[in-house]
Amino acid sequence: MNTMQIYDVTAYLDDHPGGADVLLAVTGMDGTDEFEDAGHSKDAKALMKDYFIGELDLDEAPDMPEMEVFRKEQDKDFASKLVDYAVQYWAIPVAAAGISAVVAILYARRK
Ligand code: HEM
Repeated sequence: MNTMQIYDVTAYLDDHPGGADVLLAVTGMDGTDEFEDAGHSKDAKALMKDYFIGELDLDEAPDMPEMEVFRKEQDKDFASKLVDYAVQYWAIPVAAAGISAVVAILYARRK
């Protein structure tokens, strides 16, 4: 039977000597090559059973859809939103100062 072993390493992320990033990079994917490339010790392979959650029958299972990263960190237009807010905060005091100046000039001229 053509199978694939599934591991849930969520609880191991902080403890993995190779770091959480490499584990997250293969989330939802076949990480066999990456695991083998890291040259894991016998101890590491023995530890895997703690995180084993099941086996996938590749002959029966539908094709695994690739997981998609649909949002990376902040919104793309985060910077422009920040600029918009900055403009708002500037616009009101600047307008108030402008109006005061006009009123002051008119008041001064009246005398
Ligand atoms: C349940 C799954 C895993 C377990 C229990 C595990 C465990 C370990 C352990 C114990 C080490 C320390 C070195 C050793 O004893 O070999 C290690 C290192 C490492 N692991 Fe994993 N690992 C797992 C999955 C993965 C995966 C999927 C990747 C890659 C995508 C990976 C990449 C690495 C890397 C790059 C190192 C560092 C090697 C070094 O600096 O020498 N590991 N891992």
